[in-house]
Amino acid sequence: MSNTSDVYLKAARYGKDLVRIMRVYREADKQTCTELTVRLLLEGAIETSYTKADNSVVVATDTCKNTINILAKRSSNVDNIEVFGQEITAHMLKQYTHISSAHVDIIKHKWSRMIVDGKPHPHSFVRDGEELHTAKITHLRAGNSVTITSGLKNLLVLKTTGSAFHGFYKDEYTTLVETWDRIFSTSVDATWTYTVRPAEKYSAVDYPAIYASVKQITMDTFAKDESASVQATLYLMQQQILAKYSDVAEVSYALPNKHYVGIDLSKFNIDNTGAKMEVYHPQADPSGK
Ligand SMILES: O=c1[nH]c(=O)c2[nH]c(=O)[nH]c2[nH]1
Repeated sequence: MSNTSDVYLKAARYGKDLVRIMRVYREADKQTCTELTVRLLLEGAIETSYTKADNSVVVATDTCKNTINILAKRSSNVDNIEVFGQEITAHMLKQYTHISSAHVDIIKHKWSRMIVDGKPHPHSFVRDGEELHTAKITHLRAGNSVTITSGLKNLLVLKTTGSAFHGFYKDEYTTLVETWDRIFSTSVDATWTYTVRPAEKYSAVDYPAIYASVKQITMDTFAKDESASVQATLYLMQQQILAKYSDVAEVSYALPNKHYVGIDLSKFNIDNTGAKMEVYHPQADPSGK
């Protein structure tokens, strides 16, 4: 058994998770809204709260939640989540000098303006897709440096042709039949990290435009590529993003291969194979990854 004197605190981080906000901006002729889920975690000279039950160093997580709400009220554009996240981290570092880094994760839920009578409605919105825009902001007091990772999650796509998978490694464990034409479906989970820099230099980046462009590049490439594999298609997406945006230092994609398997109808003397494959079973699991 180890002696308690051998035990030490290696790292500590705490804060508030699942802070939910709906922010409405009212103009004379139209209103806008943004729904967010926010996590704010702090690091710094907080060890004694763990090791000595010393709460004097603890900014209550309830205070973290209040701060997010107040900053959402003060912010002129919470919809730009990469910037709003920095407003939160910058505030925490300024307000609490014993805090050395602030970590914010924001999920933006989708609300799109409704089209009513052929026109954008001034104050009604619809959830027209499950995809999420995410932002992770890591703000260090040292060097006032900020790392921002944006994300696009849960974008569900499917194509009924233009996807093959053959030439793969075969041995006595292989049963998969090569295919030159299959359904390709995936739920896109992409993240991209901006070049690290001092906080004030970040306001120059057009985050909403890059998010929209990543989504468009993802869909264009998915639709147009004669896919040899999920691996090859996602690499094409990444190359284009890195080529287009010098502010983006790194791109990561996770694409589950949501398998659709042709149903065997041969017992009924019905050909549902090869070019005649028209009825599939969407498989819940497993999925390639
Ligand atoms: O695009 C694919 N990549 C794989 O690695 C793989 N493995 C598999 O069984 N099917 C597929 N499809």
